[in-house]
Amino acid sequence: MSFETISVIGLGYIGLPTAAAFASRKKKVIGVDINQHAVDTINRGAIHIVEPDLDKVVKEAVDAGCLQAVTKPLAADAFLIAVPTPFKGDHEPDMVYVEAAAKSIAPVLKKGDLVILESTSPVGATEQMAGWLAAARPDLTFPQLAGEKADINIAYCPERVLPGKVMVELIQNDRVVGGMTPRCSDRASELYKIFLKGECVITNSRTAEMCKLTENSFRDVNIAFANELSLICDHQGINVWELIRLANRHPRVNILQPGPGVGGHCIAVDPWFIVAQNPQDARLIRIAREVNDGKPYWVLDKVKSAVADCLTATGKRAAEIKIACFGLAFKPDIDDLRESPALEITHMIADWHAGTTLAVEPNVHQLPKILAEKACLTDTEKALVDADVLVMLVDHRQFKAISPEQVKQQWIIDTKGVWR
Ligand SMILES: NC(=O)C1=CN([C@@H]2O[C@H](COP(=O)(O)OP(=O)(O)OC[C@H]3O[C@@H](n4cnc5c(N)ncnc54)[C@H](O)[C@@H]3O)[C@@H](O)[C@H]2O)C=CC1
Ligand SMILES: CC(=O)N[C@@H]1[C@@H](OP(=O)(O)OP(=O)(O)OC[C@H]2O[C@@H](n3ccc(=O)[nH]c3=O)[C@H](O)[C@@H]2O)O[C@H](C(=O)O)[C@@H](O)[C@@H]1O
Repeated sequence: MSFETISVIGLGYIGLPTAAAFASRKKKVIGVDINQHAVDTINRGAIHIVEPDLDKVVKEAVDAGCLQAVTKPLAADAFLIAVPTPFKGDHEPDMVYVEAAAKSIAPVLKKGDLVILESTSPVGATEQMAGWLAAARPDLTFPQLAGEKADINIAYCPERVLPGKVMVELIQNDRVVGGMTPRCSDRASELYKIFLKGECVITNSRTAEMCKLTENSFRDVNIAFANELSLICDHQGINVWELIRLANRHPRVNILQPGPGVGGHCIAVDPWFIVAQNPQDARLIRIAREVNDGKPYWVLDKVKSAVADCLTATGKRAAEIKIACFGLAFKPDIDDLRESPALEITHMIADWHAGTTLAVEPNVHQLPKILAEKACLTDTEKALVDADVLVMLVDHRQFKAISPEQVKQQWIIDTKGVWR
């Protein structure tokens, strides 16, 4: 049975590009979001998030009448759920958005529909979602009991696109397709092949859920290794950037780059889903999270030591010292400040420092609220002239372009090796 109408629940960084991709293939797409501003923006053919090339695809889709946004689900042949899955409490997965989204589509489900969960979720979440749907619609059969004969097919298909490259990777990446039954997998693959050029790799829903968590945990553990090296090298007077460059000359060594911590709401979040379900066994994954979450405090201590040295050497009072923090975004060359360690460090410095804290962030034009009263947004040139202490936090390309001659300060904490 073909998919004439496709509904995407959650029109954020993942849902909106996905909706646009189906609409660009002339499918009728109903985007659903509880955020009225997002819905209104999209229906004007505009976008409310930053992602290269997305604006063009959304405008064309809306102008062609292939994409409409609403706040409440309407009937469709397939439903893709891409709502947030943060953690709560002591790093427990928070499925409240997924539950609300599932219960919102239940009334409009009909025999033959396909439901796909895309949100990064703990193992077993798809079965849990199927339970919510079955409880809401006892008149329909679901794969957990009816198997291949179920009225409704359900699959888990995680998203692995890289922010900033979404419109390319959404089409090119291979897709893990985890059906609750083989028939569910087949139907989900058929849906994605409407736009997918990568391969659909079939598995079951639990393996697909774990695959997403595994991908991001692998990256987090490897970043933690690099961050731990940076602490060790600082203690032993070794240039960690040179060390990693040399070690990576080995044909089978690929050490990632140290940083001020790990940001974004995925790499810093998803490994905790594995730890929460496997507290005894997931020791390395947990310790890696602790290493990465501890890095901002190590950076703050370095800044405090540098300021103490600066006070002694210059005879200035603390209130006269200017600290310049370079970068607020969670990774280079983007404007996303979500869960950014650079923002966290700048905030901690501004809270602690008696003098002026300058923030340099080429991708934002005003400071986020938590910094607005505590720091001053300035540009690179002014910061290099005015500051006594420099803190390099994000290796934006603008900062890599700073020539060594422009950096006159004696007190530099460089967490990204830009001024290595
Ligand atoms: N942002 C990324 O690069 C990636 C995100 N993911 C995962 O995709 C999922 C979504 O992430 P993002 O798109 O970044 O989140 P987001 O926060 O950008 O977008 C989620 C959207 O869902 C809406 N929403 C929440 N509850 C809803 C409901 N009941 N009905 C309709 N809409 C609802 C929100 O208003 C928001 O617009 C998460 O599980 C995330 O871990 C996976 C890979 C990459
Ligand atoms: C395994 C993997 O690479 N996952 C990707 C990741 O995207 P995200 O933008 O969060 O990625 P990232 O480049 O790993 O950055 C995460 C954080 O880690 C830091 N980071 C990254 C690499 C490195 O060598 N050192 C380092 O400190 C970054 O500065 C950033 O603060 O998480 C995405 C997600 O799940 O949202 C996922 O779709 C992407 O494919």
